[in-house]
Amino acid sequence: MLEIQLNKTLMSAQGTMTLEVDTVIEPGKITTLFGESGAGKTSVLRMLAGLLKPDGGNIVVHGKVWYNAAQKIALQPQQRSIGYVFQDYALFPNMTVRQNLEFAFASKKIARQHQTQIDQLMELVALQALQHRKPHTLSGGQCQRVALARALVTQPDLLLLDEPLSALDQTMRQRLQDYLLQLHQKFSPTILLVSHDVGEIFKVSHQVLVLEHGRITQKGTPRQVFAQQQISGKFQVVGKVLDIVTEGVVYIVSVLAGNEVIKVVADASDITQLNPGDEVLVVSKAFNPLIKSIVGS
Ligand SMILES: Nc1ncnc2c1ncn2[C@@H]1O[C@H](COP(=O)(O)OP(=O)(O)OP(=O)(O)O)[C@@H](O)[C@H]1O
Repeated sequence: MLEIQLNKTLMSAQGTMTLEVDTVIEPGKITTLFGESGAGKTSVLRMLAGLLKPDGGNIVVHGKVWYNAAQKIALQPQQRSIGYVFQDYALFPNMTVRQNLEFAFASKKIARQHQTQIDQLMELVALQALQHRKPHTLSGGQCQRVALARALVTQPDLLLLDEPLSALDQTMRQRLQDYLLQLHQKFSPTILLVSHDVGEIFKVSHQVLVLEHGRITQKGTPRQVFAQQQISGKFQVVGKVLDIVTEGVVYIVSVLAGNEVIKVVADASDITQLNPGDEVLVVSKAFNPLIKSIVGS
């Protein structure tokens, strides 16, 4: 169990903002921090990692106090059992893929004792063929797989993922989400993920924390947080707007949901805030969906 109580005055472009977070994160689950730019998501991760000093609060991870303002306890980043993956992967450029993983251990000796674990992780994220290559010879998706494997190789108590997939194209992103789920199934790490992508959140996370202006305003499963916001429908699906075209007096919005394109008729007021690329919820109230087996047909 992760107990987090943090407060910190942050300096935003609009003046000061007080970040006040008080929550509990379930162990062995993937929890997503969701919120607008500037809400304080990265600051929460950096405080957990010991890279940003809170003004006050308490961090207890699996019973161990990492930070307690009143008792003046503040473990150094290297004393906290964490893996941290950033958007820009931050691999060591002068090291091979394998050396990048080995370097996560405190010493070469300890790395040598964990060769099986390194091999197992590289196999899981399909990196074996690339293990002697340097990062500059790899694609963005391959680099991010190395970063994920490196963050997990020491089996940290907490894995912090700050929009790790946002720089990748959609296909690569979906593949990386699958790798993340496979890694989670195998090792069950406690993960705190920052993501803006609602589809991604539905796919990978068990719990969502919505952060607004430094405060958690909602907490629940992705379905509780996104799918039941004032709309109740018989049928709901999350997708991404591909395009919006006019057809007479109405608009046709094409939405990609999984591998299917759904066309939705909308009027002018529906589309005022919609743009291609937006994550949307398609809801239908009026019809009864039919179900048909696709196995053996
Ligand atoms: N060390 C710091 N001291 C004071 N203020 C900071 C510090 N680091 C960041 N801030 C401010 O805190 C606010 C929140 O920043 P943060 O990066 O945590 O937001 P975010 O939700 O992660 O945003 P984004 O989605 O754009 O990455 C910003 O206005 C930022 O300028």
